[in-house]
Amino acid sequence: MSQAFDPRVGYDENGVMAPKAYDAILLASFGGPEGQDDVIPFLRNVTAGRGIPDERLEEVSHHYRKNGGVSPINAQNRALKAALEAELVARGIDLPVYWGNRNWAPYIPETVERMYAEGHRKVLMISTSAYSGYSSCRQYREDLGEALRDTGLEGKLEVDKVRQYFDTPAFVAPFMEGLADSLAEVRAQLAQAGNPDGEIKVVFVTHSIPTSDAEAAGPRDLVAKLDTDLYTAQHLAVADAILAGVPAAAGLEHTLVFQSRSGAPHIPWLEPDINDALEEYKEAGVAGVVVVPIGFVSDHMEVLWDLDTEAKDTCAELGLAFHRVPTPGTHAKFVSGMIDLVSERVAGADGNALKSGRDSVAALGPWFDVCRPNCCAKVMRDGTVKPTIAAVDSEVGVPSP
Ligand SMILES: CC1=C(CCC(=O)O)c2cc3nc(cc4[nH]c(cc5[nH]c(cc1n2)c(C)c5CCC(=O)O)c(CCC(=O)O)c4C)C(CCC(=O)O)=C3C
Ligand SMILES: [Fe+2]
Repeated sequence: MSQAFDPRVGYDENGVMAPKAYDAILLASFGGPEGQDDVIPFLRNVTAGRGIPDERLEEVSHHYRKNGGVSPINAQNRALKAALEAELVARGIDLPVYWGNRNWAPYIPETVERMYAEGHRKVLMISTSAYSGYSSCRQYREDLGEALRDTGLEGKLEVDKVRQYFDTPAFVAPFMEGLADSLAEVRAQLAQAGNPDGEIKVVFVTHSIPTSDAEAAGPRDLVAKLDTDLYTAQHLAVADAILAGVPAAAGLEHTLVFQSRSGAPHIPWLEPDINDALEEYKEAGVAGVVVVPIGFVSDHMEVLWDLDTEAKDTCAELGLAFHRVPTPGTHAKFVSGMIDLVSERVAGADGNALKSGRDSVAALGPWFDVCRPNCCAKVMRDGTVKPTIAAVDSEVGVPSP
């Protein structure tokens, strides 16, 4: 492919951005509470601007409350940051990693201020979210856009973002290993129960989102070619890629279901919920399930509560064997692949990217670096669309990958 970077915008006709001399990496994540006193302030941050009363927030806080008010997400991100730093050192890439969250300390605005104060001017962001969509992609870009505006750093600190990485071997490979292990585990459980040939179903699960968000995800010309919404299509592509790498799963039935629905009951979200689906599988004669949490890069509260607690309990009640595949976390292949994404973008001494090629093992990939105007946009209550990080909403249209 010819690398014709339009000098007006700095990216080519495929939405691939020209390599740049980035001087720091920003690991951007959701953030979570670290004690009982943090829980309500954290939930106020997540639901900011929607005026949800504290009593209602208390109702959705039970999973945090039961875990001492602590979400595992911050510890996971500290570990990921350390692993990314070690991988950079091992590859001789001299870039510091900063960490900033959307909803809890260290917050993104204070992190970008610190990066600027410490002399950084060109930042490459990795978010802990692999797919396209408002919550998983655009909201990160908006929060960076607002942070730069609010700190007065707009035009002074450049922040770009690595491409969404659902399709990469980095994201998919850890799930392949986990699926093979969990299948063996469920087989052993069934053998123990005297049902060694019982039917096993592979249950891929992701975060449900409002159907309106799912329908708004991605560029219109690409979405028009799909037979589902883009969010669902990307997850189905990941499921197929994982299955293709696990011979032991050949011939097993598989499915994509959803978890962690929230919000008002009258607003439609993607379905079926995992717990409803499990009941149906039981009725259809399934003996055990392997749950593959492809919606998350690490063990968030949603994984520990909605899957390891609720879905596991549902299986116990129904008499279904259950095992949950690990999330990528700090798996060596995941960490190394995140630095591959950085290496695709960072200019070396010769001006070329440190790594050529864009690894991709799932349909719909590789994703683009630069989003089309209003990609995954959500119109706010006041009728406006929020700003996103500089140079990311393109001025000229780029075609689908
Ligand atoms: C797609 C998606 C991801 C994956 C992409 C990504 O990783 O970014 C994600 C991640 C996460 N969501 C998280 C927590 C919450 N999400 C909420 C609410 C919502 N999520 C939504 C979607 C997603 N969410 C949506 C459409 C809503 C409702 C509207 C809204 O409120 O925007 C609420 C509000 C209370 C409630 O309604 O339950 C909470 C507390 C945590 C932290 C977990 C921890 O602490 O370990 C993480 C990683
Ligand atoms: Fe969420």
